[in-house]
Amino acid sequence: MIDDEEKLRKLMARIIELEKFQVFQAEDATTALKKIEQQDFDAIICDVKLPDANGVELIQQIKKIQPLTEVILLTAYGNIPDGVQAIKNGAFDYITKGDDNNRIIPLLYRALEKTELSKRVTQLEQKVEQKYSFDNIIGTSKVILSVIDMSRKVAATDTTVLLTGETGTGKEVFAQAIHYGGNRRNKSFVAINCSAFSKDLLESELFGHKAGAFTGALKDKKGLFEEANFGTIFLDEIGEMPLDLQAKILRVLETKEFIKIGETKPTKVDVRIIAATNRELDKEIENGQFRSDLYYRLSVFQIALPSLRDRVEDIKLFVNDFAPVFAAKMNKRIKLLSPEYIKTLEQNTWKGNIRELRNIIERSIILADEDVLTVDCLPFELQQSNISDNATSSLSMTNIEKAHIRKVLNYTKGNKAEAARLLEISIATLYRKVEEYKL
Ligand SMILES: Nc1ncnc2c1ncn2[C@@H]1O[C@H](COP(=O)(O)OP(=O)(O)OP(=O)(O)O)[C@@H](O)[C@H]1O
Repeated sequence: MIDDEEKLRKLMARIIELEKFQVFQAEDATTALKKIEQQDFDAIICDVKLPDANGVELIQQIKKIQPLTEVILLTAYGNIPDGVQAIKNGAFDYITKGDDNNRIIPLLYRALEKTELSKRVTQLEQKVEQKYSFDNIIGTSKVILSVIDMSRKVAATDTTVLLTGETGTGKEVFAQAIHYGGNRRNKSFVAINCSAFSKDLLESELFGHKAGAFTGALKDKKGLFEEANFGTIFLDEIGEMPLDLQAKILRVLETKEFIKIGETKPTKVDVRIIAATNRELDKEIENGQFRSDLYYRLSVFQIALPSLRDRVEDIKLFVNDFAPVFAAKMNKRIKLLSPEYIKTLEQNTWKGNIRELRNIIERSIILADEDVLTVDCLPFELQQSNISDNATSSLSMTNIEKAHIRKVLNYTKGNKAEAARLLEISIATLYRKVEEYKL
């Protein structure tokens, strides 16, 4: 409570204290600012006429120190311009000094509500930023470190980025890290998968439409470019975008404007574009499926994400990161990973890359009977691919028999009598083979 009129200040403080708030009183701006530097306040009530400052101007100084704190200005009777200027300077509201005492408590509660909300939003923003930061991207292989380094550098700019790479290599993960690592982090990140919509729907999703622009367009609709204003739009699978929409994206890149469906004048936007594709766009250009001019605009800064095959040394890191998460979800405790389990994963070809690896790990945890992840928890094809990828010796009858028995035992959850029945061999033979193959 900043006011040099002692009597009134004390009266106001008393009213507020009756609501169980703690009030700090200051008779001038200097004392108040000193205190504000030292301590967080949830709300500040400030007189307009102070011995060493003007309250309207003081608001900006207070906001600089504590941006989330709400300020209520006490104005002289009938001085509306002061109140208006106070709000322009960031005040929550203003009241007439002495006259509006009964308004102060409800106003204070509303101001506190806003302060609390702003604090929660800031906390959530920080959490999101942390979640999608480069620090959370898993991998220490040389290839991924160089991709992270490149992405960090481009994040700080406004440059358009094209992310290429097979499905599941983390293109969206990188798009988010680039957004949250840049200056637009507190604005929207909007993602759209261009392959998931028909041409007309995609256009309406991206650019929006006017009411009545087509049957079913009952109301005006904002498009994602508008939603992403001052932020970033992530155009996933841009290789699937129809040619005439490609032309419209090129226009946004070149002029920063677009025309909504059913509209005649253009809408201006300030949006960073990050696009991704798992297609080879130069081939798509040759086939007439992709516009070369758009490709050149998009590929100003191209980042090629490596496939999991090209960063085998990261597989163990992924397992160590994903396994505890899934285990906790299923109330299991996985203490060990058998070396053979990791080796089998490292030998797989991973067409679905990290997404596929994640699914396989989840499945392994479901199947794990004990606290160790073993090869038995892997799908049979993986165990098999390990065999066939190995060497020609792996194609021997012995290896195939071993893999087959393992699969059946897996299916019967280790029940040997049941496995022997399915294999159409005697239980004694099965025991002998289990012993021989160390299954
Ligand atoms: N480096 C990483 N660290 C942790 N998780 C990752 C990493 N890269 C990818 N993932 C995870 O892998 C999965 C696939 O990633 P993402 O969706 O980003 O791939 P994508 O290349 O965009 O795939 P698509 O081309 O199919 O859209 C997600 O579950 C993601 O969280």
